[in-house]
Amino acid sequence: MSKAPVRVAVTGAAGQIGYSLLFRIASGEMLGKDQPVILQLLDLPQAQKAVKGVMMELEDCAFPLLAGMVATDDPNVAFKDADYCLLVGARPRGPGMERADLLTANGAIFTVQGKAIAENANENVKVLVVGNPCNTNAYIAGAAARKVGRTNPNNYHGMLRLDHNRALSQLAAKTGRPVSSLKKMVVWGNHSPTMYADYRFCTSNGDSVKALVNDHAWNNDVFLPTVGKRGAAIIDARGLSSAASAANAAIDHMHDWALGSDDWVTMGVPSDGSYGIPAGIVFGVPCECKNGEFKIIQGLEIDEYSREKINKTLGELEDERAAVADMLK
Ligand SMILES: NC(=O)c1ccc[n+]([C@@H]2O[C@H](COP(=O)([O-])OP(=O)(O)OC[C@H]3O[C@@H](n4cnc5c(N)ncnc54)[C@H](O)[C@@H]3O)[C@@H](O)[C@H]2O)c1
Ligand SMILES: O=C(O)C[C@H](O)C(=O)O
Repeated sequence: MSKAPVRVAVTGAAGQIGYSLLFRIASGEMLGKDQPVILQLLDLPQAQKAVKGVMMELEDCAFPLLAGMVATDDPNVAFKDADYCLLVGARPRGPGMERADLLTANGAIFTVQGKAIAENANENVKVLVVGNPCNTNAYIAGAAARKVGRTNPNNYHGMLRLDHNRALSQLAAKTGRPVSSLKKMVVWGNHSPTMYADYRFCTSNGDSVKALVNDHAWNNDVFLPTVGKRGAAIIDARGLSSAASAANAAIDHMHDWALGSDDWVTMGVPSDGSYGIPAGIVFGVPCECKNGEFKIIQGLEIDEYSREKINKTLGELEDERAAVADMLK
């Protein structure tokens, strides 16, 4: 007996991340090789022809799991009965910009879309905000949804998984250990250069990664800035912001949330008040996923160095929250 299709809404379907994302969703990489999907694609009116082109290519792949497609510029149509929403549609930054510079332009997108999701999607919808600045945009979408009710405000996430994956690859290179051996990594806070990639709990085949590295100067002066500024480094190298690696991270986030994680994963979730993070702030924290639910790993020791790093990225998110307060009235 094959499974009934689930509805996956993707915004920014005509964009570069969308182009790296949609084919992998349709092939089963996000929700499993036994889960049929219906893609509900949202983009701006002027991008609808380009969306149709992407749909033509999706058709031409003859994906067995692709049970249907909808293209629209209407959020109410895009999010109708959606089980999963990937909110990618937003302006990317260019060289010399910080992600927070996008807040005014992109923030307004997420009040509209958070409301539309809450009014139209499945009550158990899982929402991942990729559009930057993704933490505060997820906060905006969740706040708009909370006004409507129906959906779970804790299910409006910001994507920190690209940072998590970047940290793992940097540690694999430093230690010479396979990236698959690295467990218990976390990137705390904001998807910005203030993020705190915390390797204190990370292990490789039972060995402490911190002990394998044994170099706090490398951690502070190389590892943290390399991970924190990787987005800008890619823009400098490509002339465009990351796309395939971002799509991969979105696949990872939703896959693990839907099907379970076998390790800690970093998710940008509304804080439950733990670790001194004010409730509601969308903050990168270590999570485990099981049976379609995520759970914040509790009780981790936060030493003085880590508290300073966490406070810095928290302060930035509190400033961003204050900057959008009028948007949420
Ligand atoms: N969180 C992360 O780790 C991460 C990683 C990479 C990129 N990003 C962000 O993802 C976003 C998209 O990046 P991209 O490279 O795909 O950009 P892009 O410019 O290639 O594509 C953006 C797409 O979104 C569409 N769009 C704009 N406003 C929309 C709206 N209101 N509704 C629906 N669609 C809309 C555009 O028409 C375009 O097709 C950017 O904000 C970028 O900064 C985040
Ligand atoms: O850096 C950017 O603007 C794109 C994205 O957030 C990234 O981290 O690659």
